[in-house]
Amino acid sequence: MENPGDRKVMKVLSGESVFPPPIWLMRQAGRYLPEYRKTRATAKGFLDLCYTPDLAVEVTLQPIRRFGFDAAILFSDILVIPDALDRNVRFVEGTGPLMDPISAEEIGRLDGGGMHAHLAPVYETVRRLRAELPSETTLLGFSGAPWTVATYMIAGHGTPDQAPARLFAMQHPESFMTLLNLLAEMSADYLIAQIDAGADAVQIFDSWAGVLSEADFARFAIGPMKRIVDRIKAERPGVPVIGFAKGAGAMLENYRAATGIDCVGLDWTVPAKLGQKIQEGGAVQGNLDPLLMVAGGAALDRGVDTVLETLGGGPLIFNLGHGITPQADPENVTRLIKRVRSAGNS
Ligand SMILES: Cc1c2[nH]c(c1CCC(=O)O)Cc1[nH]c(c(CCC(=O)O)c1C)Cc1[nH]c(c(CCC(=O)O)c1C)Cc1[nH]c(c(C)c1CCC(=O)O)C2
Repeated sequence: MENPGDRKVMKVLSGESVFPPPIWLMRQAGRYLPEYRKTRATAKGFLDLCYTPDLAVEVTLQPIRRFGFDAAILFSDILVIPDALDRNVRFVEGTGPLMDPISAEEIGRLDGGGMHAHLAPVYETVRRLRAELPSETTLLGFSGAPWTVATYMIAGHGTPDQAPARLFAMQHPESFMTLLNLLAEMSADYLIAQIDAGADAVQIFDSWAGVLSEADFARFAIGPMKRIVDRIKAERPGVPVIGFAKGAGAMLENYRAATGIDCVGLDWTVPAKLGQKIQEGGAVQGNLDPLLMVAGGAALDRGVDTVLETLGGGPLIFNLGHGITPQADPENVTRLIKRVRSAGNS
């Protein structure tokens, strides 16, 4: 029988402390898994993988079957929103994502009206996933945060410091806010549609929050995030939201209160004391250095123990501090899960 009450990730998201903590890994479906590479090779391209429910369901389930994670994350990408806006999004092997860089004039002409039709296969994937997943496994939907998605739309590709988007925001402040507001409304619509299709909770990835000044973090990261969370809380009350503002450092202290999110994602650079302070307000998620999944061995064990000692006393969803990398060894994931799940048994 379906008993969503058994979903440990949901318990933590409601503020309960569960020990050993539930665990999943950001980017848990991906190139470090041979079965992913095999399925990926059958798709015409990466977006084709995202928009073919048979394939997207399969790659979402692969890490659940292999490792028994406590949560599955929908297989898709944050850049399906610019794709739905006709920005000519491509994923080029070895180069990362590319799209047509947007101008201030073009921002005024963007039209998100076709989004739900374009993303219907993603909603179908969510529906099938909820039906196929074990009842104790939480299903997470996700989107990118407006700032992070905008950095790709403005540069047309990934950059190390997001200089193109920061400069654009200085030179075209009104167009830039128009873009962030549009992305916030579309992201809210997109996440609500994922919730209606069966997502139990959603995560919003602000992977490039760490390059912003304090004033810009308030305007470009917190403002749009709050706008999305306000809509979810008003329109789908009770559905938890995880916010992950990578690299935001001391600005994370106020992030939960300022945005209304239920759980604060912590990257691996967040100091223990700050993490604990944030956890006084509710759930946190993180924050093992993802490179430990390449290194393995005693270094991995020590890293796991440190996260558990630091954050294991409160509401914690064990995760990495950012996505797992293609170089990771699946054996190290097995070792990680075993160590987390046997914690407290000695
Ligand atoms: C910034 C960002 C993107 N995408 C995402 C983010 C935020 C998280 C983060 O910071 O890592 C989020 C994302 N991307 C993907 C997922 C799927 C679900 C999961 O986590 O398992 C999720 C949640 C699949 C993917 N998205 C991508 C892949 C690899 C593409 C392939 O298989 O060829 C996967 C599995 C491609 C992608 N997509 C993106 C980039 C920069 C790249 C290229 C870099 C890379 O290759 O890792 C944009």
